[in-house]
Amino acid sequence: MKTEAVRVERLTRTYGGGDQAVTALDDIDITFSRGTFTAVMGPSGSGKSTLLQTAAGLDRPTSGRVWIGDTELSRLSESKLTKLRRDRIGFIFQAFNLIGALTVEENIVLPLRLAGVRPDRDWLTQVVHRVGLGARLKHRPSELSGGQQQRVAIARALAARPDVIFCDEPTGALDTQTAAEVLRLLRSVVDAHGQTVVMVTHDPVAASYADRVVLLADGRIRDDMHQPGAARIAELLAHLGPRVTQEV
Ligand SMILES: Nc1ncnc2c1ncn2[C@@H]1O[C@H](COP(=O)(O)OP(=O)(O)OP(=O)(O)O)[C@@H](O)[C@H]1O
Repeated sequence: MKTEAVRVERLTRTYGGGDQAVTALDDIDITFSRGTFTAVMGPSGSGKSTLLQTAAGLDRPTSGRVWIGDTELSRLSESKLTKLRRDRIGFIFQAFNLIGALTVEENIVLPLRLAGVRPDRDWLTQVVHRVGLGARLKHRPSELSGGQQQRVAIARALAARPDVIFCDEPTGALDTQTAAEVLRLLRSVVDAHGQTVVMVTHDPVAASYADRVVLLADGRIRDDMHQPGAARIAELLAHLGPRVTQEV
C-alpha cells in the first residue's frame, strides 16, 4: 500500500479575477503520510481552509494536482469525486452539524444511509466505543454536552472507515478540557487505527497533539516541523501576523 495518504503538487487556488484576484494558495507541494497527524496553522487568510478544501476534493484547484492515495482528483467526474469523498474521506468542522431530530446513532450512520451503504457493524461498535458514546446512542444531540456532540461528529466522520480525516478547527467551539478530550481522541484514531488526520487550527496547544506542524503564510508553506511544541509554535505565529499582501 502507498505510504502517502494525500499529496498535493504545485497547488494554486486563485479567487476572483483582475484587480480583485486573491491567490489563496501559491504553488504548494505537500505530502501527508499514512498514519500521521498533521496540524496546519498560519495567520488568518493564509490559506489553511483553502488547502483543506482543495486537498479533500471539496474545491477544485486553479492549477496543480491532488492525490488521495493513488487517485488523482482532477481526473474524476463530479460523481466519482463525490463517491471518493464519501468512501475515503471524513470531515470534522467547528460546528458539529448534527441533525437535532435524530438520535446519536442515527446521526452517526446518516451519511452511510444516504449513500445506500450498509454500515459495518463491527467497525461501528469499535468507533462508538472509542468515542465513548455507548451509553448515549439513543439520546438526541440537544441532550449532550458540546464535547459529546463533537465526539458524535467524529464518530460520524469515522463511520465509513475513511483513509483521511480532515478537520477544520475541530476544537474551536470547545472549552480547554473538552478540547483536550477531543484531541486525545483524534490522536488515538491515528495511533490505534493508522488513519491520517489533517487538522487546521489556530491553537498552538491543539497543534501540539500532532506529529507535524505545517505553517502557512500568504498562501505558501513557511515552515514544516516535527513536534515543535506549543511554546515554539506560539512564538513562530507571533512573528507572522495577519495576511497583508494581496495579488493585484
Ligand atoms: N470564496 C472566496 N472568494 C474570494 N476569496 C476567498 C474565498 N475563500 C477564501 N478567500 C480568500 O483566500 C485567502 C485564504 O483564505 P482561507 O479561508 O483559506 O484562509 P485561512 O487561513 O483558512 O483563514 P482563517 O484562519 O481566517 O479561516 C483569504 O485572503 C480569503 O479572503
